[in-house]
Amino acid sequence: DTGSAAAVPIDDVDIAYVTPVTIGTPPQTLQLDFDTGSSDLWVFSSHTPASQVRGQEIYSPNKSSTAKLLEGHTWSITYGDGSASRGNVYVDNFTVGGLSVAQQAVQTAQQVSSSFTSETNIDGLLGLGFSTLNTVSPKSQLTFFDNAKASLDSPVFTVDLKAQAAGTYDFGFIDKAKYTGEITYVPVNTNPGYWTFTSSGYAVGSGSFSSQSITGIADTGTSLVYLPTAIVTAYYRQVSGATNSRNYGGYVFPCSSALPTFTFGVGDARFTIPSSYISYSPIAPGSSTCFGGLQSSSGLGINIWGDVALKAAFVVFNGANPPTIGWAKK
Ligand SMILES: Cc1c(C=O)c(-c2nnc3c4c(C[n+]5cc6c(C)n(C)c(C)c6c(Cl)n5)n(C)c(C)c4cnn23)c(C)n1C
Repeated sequence: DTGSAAAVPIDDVDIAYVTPVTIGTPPQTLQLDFDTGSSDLWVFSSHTPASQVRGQEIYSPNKSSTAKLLEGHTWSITYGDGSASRGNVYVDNFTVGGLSVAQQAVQTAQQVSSSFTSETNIDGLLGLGFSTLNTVSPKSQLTFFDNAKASLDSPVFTVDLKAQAAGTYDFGFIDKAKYTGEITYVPVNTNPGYWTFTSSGYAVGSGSFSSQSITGIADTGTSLVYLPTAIVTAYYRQVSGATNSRNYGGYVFPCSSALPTFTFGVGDARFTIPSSYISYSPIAPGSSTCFGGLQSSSGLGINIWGDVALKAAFVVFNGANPPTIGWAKK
């Protein structure tokens, strides 16, 4: 089996991407944020209080003849930006881009935090991290990928995110038309459950490449890139007027400033993030102060290669044993 579905930016700065999925019988279509940084599949639902729903599509298990309540099971999750949701659990038919799983655990929200309510074009999240991170209790559930893996032609999914254009999530195959040159595979540490790998170093603009290990997670659910402070200060030193603003919670700079590119290594391969991805967005509509797409990871306890970096590559999440992650130019 294989599957392929579009990853569509939800706004004009690629702050997040959504992918259509169908749940139940007859099929109910929702737009979910595929997130390699978590492992819960949860949706806005008929159990979500109306006061917390602002235009999102909802999943109604009572309208699906194949839905079954997972008695006594609950879930509760908090994300890196402090957003949170919790609820109960059904199993139902679940399809992504032609790839179906018969008894997928679908976590229905009974409570979502205000940032989810305000993110009107995200109907839920589909976790693509390792199932060890799943929060369902008393029995944790498998991700869509883990459920589908045995039936896939190859135990992989690939991520091709694009700037201001629809990219794809492919399951079970590697599409040679989506990348150029070779794919560089490196080991993955699955503890505690992220796609954790080690980058071989970085360069700012046309500067020399600094070979150093940068261990971090490949996270499609995070908008920006969060790296060690030393690297981030070295980058913004090249940007006139850049400051690390407590007020805005990170590095900001005049939108008119010229930004260098940022290159990161994976093994011997080098990936360059264009300046345009790092000149992320005005801090408010029409403002001449811009927020950086590269921010410090100090205080997070983890480095995060989010969408700003993933957009610059074609990435293979190889779920074989042992798992590896592959990066290619495109
Ligand atoms: C340690 C960490 C993160 C780890 O993940 C993280 C982060 N970065 N983007 C996102 C997230 C997103 C992507 N996302 C970010 C958005 C921001 C910053 N804003 C203003 C809006 C309107 C957003 C939307 Cl709609 N979508 N989503 C949907 C969720 C549930 C996220 C959770 N955390 N998150 C932050 C900001 N930090 C500090």
